[in-house]
Amino acid sequence: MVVKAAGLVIYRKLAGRIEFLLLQASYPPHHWTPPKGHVDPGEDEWKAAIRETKEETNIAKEQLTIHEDCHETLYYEAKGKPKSVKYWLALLNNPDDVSLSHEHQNWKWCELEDAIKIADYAEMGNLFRKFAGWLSDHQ
Ligand SMILES: Nc1ncnc2c1ncn2[C@H]1C[C@H](O)[C@@H](COP(=O)(O)OP(=O)(O)OP(=O)(O)O)O1
Ligand SMILES: [Mg+2]
Repeated sequence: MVVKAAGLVIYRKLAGRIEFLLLQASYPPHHWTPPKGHVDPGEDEWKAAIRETKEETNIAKEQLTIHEDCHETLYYEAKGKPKSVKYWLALLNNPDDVSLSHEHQNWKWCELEDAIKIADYAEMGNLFRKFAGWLSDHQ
């Protein structure tokens, strides 16, 4: 059985530059990912992505423009089990402050190449490239 999770790749536009939000896990391996988490029973991935974003960053749906047409699912093994994570791309309308839950110890706004480096996992890097490409096609 695949463990399902979902999240939002949040970006902001500052002085014409696009920056993606990454959060650092407060537990090993202290990896960096966009806000995301497990889909609860009775919930779909869309709802889980929005709920987890609120829980992990305190950013609510109303502060975002979620690009419903821009999404991608990653598949990898986590704690010995196959996991899927569906991400949608979302603009933070105003670059408001982020406030973290106990699950994360740090956050960072990163331009594309920095985001790819910090996220580390190859498939996550490809996802950032795809989403950045989508953005340049939709400006
Ligand atoms: N894209 C990825 N590809 C491969 N491994 C990854 C990827 N992202 C994270 N991992 C690794 C890091 C951890 O060892 C493990 C679980 O991390 P992650 O999927 O972020 O779940 P999590 O349990 O830390 O948080 P969450 O509850 O938000 O899903 O998988
Ligand atoms: Mg999480």
